[in-house]
Amino acid sequence: MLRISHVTRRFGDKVAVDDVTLEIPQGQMVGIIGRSGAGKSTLLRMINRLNDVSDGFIEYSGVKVSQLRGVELRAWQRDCAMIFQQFNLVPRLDVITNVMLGRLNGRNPVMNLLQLFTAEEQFEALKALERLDIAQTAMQWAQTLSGGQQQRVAIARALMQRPKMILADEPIASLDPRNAQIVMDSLRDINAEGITVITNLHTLDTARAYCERIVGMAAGKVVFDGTPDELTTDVARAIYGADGLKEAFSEAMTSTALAPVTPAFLPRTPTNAQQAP
Ligand SMILES: Nc1ncnc2c1ncn2[C@@H]1O[C@H](COP(=O)(O)OP(=O)(O)OP(=O)(O)O)[C@@H](O)[C@H]1O
Repeated sequence: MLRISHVTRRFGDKVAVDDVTLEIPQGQMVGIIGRSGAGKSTLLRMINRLNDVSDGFIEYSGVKVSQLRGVELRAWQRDCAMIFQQFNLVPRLDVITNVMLGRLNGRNPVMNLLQLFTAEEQFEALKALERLDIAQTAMQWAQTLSGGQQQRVAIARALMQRPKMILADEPIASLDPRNAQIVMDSLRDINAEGITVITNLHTLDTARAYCERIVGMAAGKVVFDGTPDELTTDVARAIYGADGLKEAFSEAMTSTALAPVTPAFLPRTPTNAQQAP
């Protein structure tokens, strides 16, 4: 269970996240939606500790992760892998090395310096690439791949961390619909294995199609927390505002209007999570 308790984050006078409280059971797939500047990225970054909280705390399985330091903090950052809109790969490194970099945090620093990876690590990286259907790109420089392929490499790198949770910050915002769908399908499949996925999404349709729980943010606050069915037009208006609502829907009609390849969303309890495709 991830507990976010009365968390606030200020940047100077600006309150980016304002007294947010959420409890996210292990294995949930959660979409966070809201207008630009609503505080979605800051919330994810505080979970992973790329940003610290100003007030409140974040707890995972009883451990206050918002207060961790040193080795324990690095272990937590390994447990909650993060993927970004811009993929954040090393462009002039081959794909398989990029994936193996996911294992760096927690390895012998000397091995890191020499960039030596064990046979087991190489095998695991290849398996992760195979799983994302891009093993054939293993020896290419990352920068030669399409955006969709690069995001899949980033997901493979995240899997190398053997995470308990994947935090995805607008993972499909730079992708065409086909690649966006492949990436969202991959996240959904990973989630079906019991890994919590929390993803920021710009558009309603994608959140509705893939997430069993949707959290709506506006001006740093959680203004909605419910199922796709509960996300009515009135609620969407509260999240996006009247102007933003139009934008949210029109965007959904263009770049990221998606439907999952396999039947939409399956409500996940610990039991059916294991049965999900
Ligand atoms: N490092 C920072 N320094 C100052 N202000 C920041 C910083 N990071 C975020 N903010 C501000 O906090 C608010 C929330 O930003 P955040 O990036 O979390 O929103 P968002 O919902 O993720 O938006 P987007 O969808 O555009 O990424 C914004 O007003 C932003 O300008």
